[in-house]
Amino acid sequence: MSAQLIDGVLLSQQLRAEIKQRASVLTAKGKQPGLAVILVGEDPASHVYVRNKVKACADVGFHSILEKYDADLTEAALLERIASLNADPAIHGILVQMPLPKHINPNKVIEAISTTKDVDGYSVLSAGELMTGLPGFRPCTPYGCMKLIESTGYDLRGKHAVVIGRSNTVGKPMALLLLQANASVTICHSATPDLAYHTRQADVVVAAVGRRDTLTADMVKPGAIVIDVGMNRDDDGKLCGDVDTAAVRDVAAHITPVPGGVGPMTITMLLMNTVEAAERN
Ligand SMILES: Nc1nc(=O)c2c([nH]1)NC[C@@H]1CN(c3ccc(C(=O)N[C@@H](CCC(=O)O)C(=O)O)cc3)C=[N+]21
Repeated sequence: MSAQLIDGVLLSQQLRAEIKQRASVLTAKGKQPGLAVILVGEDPASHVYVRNKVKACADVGFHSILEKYDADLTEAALLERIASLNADPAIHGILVQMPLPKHINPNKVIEAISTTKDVDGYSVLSAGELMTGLPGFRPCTPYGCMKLIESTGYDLRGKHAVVIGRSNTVGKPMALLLLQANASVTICHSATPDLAYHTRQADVVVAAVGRRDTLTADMVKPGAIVIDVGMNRDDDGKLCGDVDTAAVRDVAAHITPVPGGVGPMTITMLLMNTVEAAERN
């Protein structure tokens, strides 16, 4: 058997066409969706990501602003900038690219963003809304993973999903979204003694660790769905995920590639949250 690749670029194109349509309706009413992206410091990967986000905004007809600051920007200055974007009627979503320099407290920054503009879904309120099943902004990466699973036509009800990783941005919200879709969910992490014991029983595996070859073919149940959230470099400097994709393809039924899987969907769900923010306000 060879797993079908779940194409995150194709699914993104389809969803972005729908987002573009919704944006044009708003623009016609004088309310063009607007996203502000703030980048602090010189991390080269972050520069690539924010450029992709701003380009994606243009593609779907959003207004966007990109603000880049040197790594020595003070926390107070950043908080002040966020306060003025909170009050800016042309801006419906605010994204502060992570990670931030050490002297800036990310929690303070996240909580400074108006909850109506928290399109990353990183705030304590958004996390609480997700946990209680209230409407709100879902974190873009796990939200995109759910869309990738849905696109296969798979019904998660009663299935066993294993999430590897417990970050606030991916692992934890991913588990809650799977639970909301009526899966039985196991969260594994660095202190799990026998990871393979869990993943071998999984109908769905989401790997979000940040270490390549975390999930190998012997760890996967035949016919499983595998979602690869990893963003790593192999020995040749090529982008690769957390999954040994070439080998796992012989076992799984569906698998997301890296690049071209979860990454583009993360940006698509950011656009989705932003158009929704504009529709709501
Ligand atoms: N406040 C905040 N929100 C984020 O959503 C956020 C963040 N900070 N910090 C960093 C991570 C990472 N992230 C990615 C988004 C898209 C790709 C992406 O488009 N990846 C392409 C490949 C890009 C390449 O070639 O390097 C792909 O997988 O096909 C990757 C990574 C968003 N993040």
